[in-house]
Amino acid sequence: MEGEEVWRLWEAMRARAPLVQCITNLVSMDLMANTLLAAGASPAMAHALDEVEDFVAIADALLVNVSNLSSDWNAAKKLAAARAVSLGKPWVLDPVGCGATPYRTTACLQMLRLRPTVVRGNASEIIALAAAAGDYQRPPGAAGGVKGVDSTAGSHEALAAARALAAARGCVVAVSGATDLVTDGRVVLGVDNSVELLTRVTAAGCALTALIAAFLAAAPAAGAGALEAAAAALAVFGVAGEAGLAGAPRPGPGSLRVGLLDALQLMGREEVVRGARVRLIAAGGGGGGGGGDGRVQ
Ligand SMILES: Nc1ncnc2c1ncn2[C@@H]1O[C@H](COP(=O)(O)OP(=O)(O)OP(=O)(O)O)[C@@H](O)[C@H]1O
Ligand SMILES: Cc1ncsc1CCO
Ligand SMILES: [Mg+2]
Repeated sequence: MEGEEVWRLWEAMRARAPLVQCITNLVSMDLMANTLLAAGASPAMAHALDEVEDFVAIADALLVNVSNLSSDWNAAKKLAAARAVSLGKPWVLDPVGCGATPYRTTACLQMLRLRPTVVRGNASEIIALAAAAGDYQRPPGAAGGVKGVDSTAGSHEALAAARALAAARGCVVAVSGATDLVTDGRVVLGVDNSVELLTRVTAAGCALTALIAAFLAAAPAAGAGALEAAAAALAVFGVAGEAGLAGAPRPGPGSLRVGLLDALQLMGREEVVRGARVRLIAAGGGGGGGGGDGRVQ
């Protein structure tokens, strides 16, 4: 995917300025809402059990982050996702900390069964989710288990799990890491704009997932599918991270957080077209999904 295409999809998203309903954990709300606003979408943190279904009806896309696991929040997430599917609206699942505890893994599986358009997680989360769903068999003795909400695996280690999950569930799966990966189970794209220091900014991944939801809302009008929309969102977020770090007064997580938001607001066509690095890792021809012919680096 060329940088021009990334810019075109971002412009389409900004033109639509989609209302993105976010059901997310308390840690991520601030960065997520600010990321969506700076990038050109309208965030709304709406999770009340009695309201969520009506809110989905007015939203353009839905983000469900599992990491508030209280009973009423879990019920709200399910109602909202089911409503999004019934209304044909895109919804994105962030399986935060999947694999950390049995309760959390079950909650993620319940959401997966509600047919998300895109699942975005870190490598450990995607491996744990695909394995728990029975779509992928973890190699015996494999490391890379989740450490709370943090990954201990590299994105390339989650490629087979991501492809298997996407193929089995008919969704797109994105894995954040040194190279961000996105796959529909056949085609695999890699985005090489990752900024390692973003792993030190809490909820950077959560915010990234919400940005994918915003891009999905505008994708049909732009003639793009979920795979391209997710790749464009990953690239925009990555390029903004790079620009934010380059312009930061100090190379620390606090300045990066501010710089990321500023770049999402201020970046122009030139920076995006020149900076976006999206490459084809596997073309996906001639075989079922879930294969492992793609290589990262
Ligand atoms: N090893 C790495 N090297 C470079 N960049 C990385 C690396 N791992 C993650 N990133 C980048 O950090 C950002 C957040 O991804 P991360 O994998 O930390 O998500 P996450 O674990 O879900 O985060 P959170 O739970 O805090 O929201 C992404 O933009 C990603 O590209
Ligand atoms: C730190 C933390 N704990 C639960 S969710 C969250 C934000 C990053 O996923
Ligand atoms: Mg996460």
